[in-house]
Amino acid sequence: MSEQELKALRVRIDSIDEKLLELISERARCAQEVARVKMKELVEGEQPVFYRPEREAWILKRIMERNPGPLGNEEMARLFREIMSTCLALEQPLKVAYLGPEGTFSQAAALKHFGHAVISQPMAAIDEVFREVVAGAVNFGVVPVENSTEGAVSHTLDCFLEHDIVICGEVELRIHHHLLVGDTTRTNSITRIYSHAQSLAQCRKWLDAHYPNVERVAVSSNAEAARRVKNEWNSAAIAGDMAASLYGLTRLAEKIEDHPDNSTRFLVIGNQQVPPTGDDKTSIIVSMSNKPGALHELLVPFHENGIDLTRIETRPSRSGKWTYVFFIDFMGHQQDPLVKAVLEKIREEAVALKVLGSYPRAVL
Ligand SMILES: O=C(O)C(=O)C[C@]1(C(=O)O)C=C[C@@H](O)C=C1
Repeated sequence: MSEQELKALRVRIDSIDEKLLELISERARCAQEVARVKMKELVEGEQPVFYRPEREAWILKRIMERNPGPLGNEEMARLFREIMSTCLALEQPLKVAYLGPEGTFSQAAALKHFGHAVISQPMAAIDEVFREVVAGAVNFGVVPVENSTEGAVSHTLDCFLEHDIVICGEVELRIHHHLLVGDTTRTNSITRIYSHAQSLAQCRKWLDAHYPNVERVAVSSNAEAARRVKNEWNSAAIAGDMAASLYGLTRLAEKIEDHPDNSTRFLVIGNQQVPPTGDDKTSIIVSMSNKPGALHELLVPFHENGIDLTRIETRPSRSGKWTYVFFIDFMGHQQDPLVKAVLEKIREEAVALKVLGSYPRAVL
């Protein structure tokens, strides 16, 4: 390409950027107006609701449907995700708690869902994420709930039994693990590999094949594994991209997870109910009496009303009341007439029913 052509294209890019700049600023001013209207319409004692997950899901879906290319739908939606995130920060800077430390997949999930304009706050344990949300110290929390290879995160499920909290959204994150080393690591003398127990399990076959005699040490998070490697010449860590860049580590081997479609589902927890979008999920906890056929009885209303179950999990109960506890996710919103009918039927049969929330299905 000649210098002349390049110059002309750059002039065009500059002029497009100017238009983008004006349009993005106009959008941001609009968001400020939205905030003003929301404040104006408050009745006494009411708190304004700035973050509207149902509206965000609708916008992102529409962008993906109308995307003319050549950028892919996900890439385009990610750009709009960030524009909305910064617009929302003008209305209200959101505080979001996640399972820390910095660099964990939970943080990556929080930023994927809310965009980078939120204030993300690392917590030492899943239970702390719940407590911060309940106490109102943060607006939302992001907690892992299931992994496609390793199954349910039982600690998160137990927290739902203990806390009164609303599920406001879900995030799906593809989990890629890398074997990471520091500048001073002697790669031929690795005697120890650190990672979170779940990640070690997700890379079990790869480790058996490549590092059969190396000690595997489970630590509290992948980011903690990456942090330790920084100071030890004989160890490596299994962790993801965020932890690698946070601690300046190099990838000795990439994407070492045993299942290439390894992904983790996270839930967004908060204190606000989310209106329907037309493409929603609902999560409930049900306890049935300890009698034969109880699970069958519980599932029949879903089948009869043609409602798709997306997940069912059983946990031991914590009290006499919660004899058998089932965590159930299904398609639909609690305001849909069919879902209402199912919930009423279950309420009649169950020892207890707790609706954890209805929320838009993950868009990104
Ligand atoms: O539509 C609203 O209620 C807004 O506040 C605007 C906006 C946006 O930028 O489009 C910002 C934040 C909300 O979470 C949803 C949408």
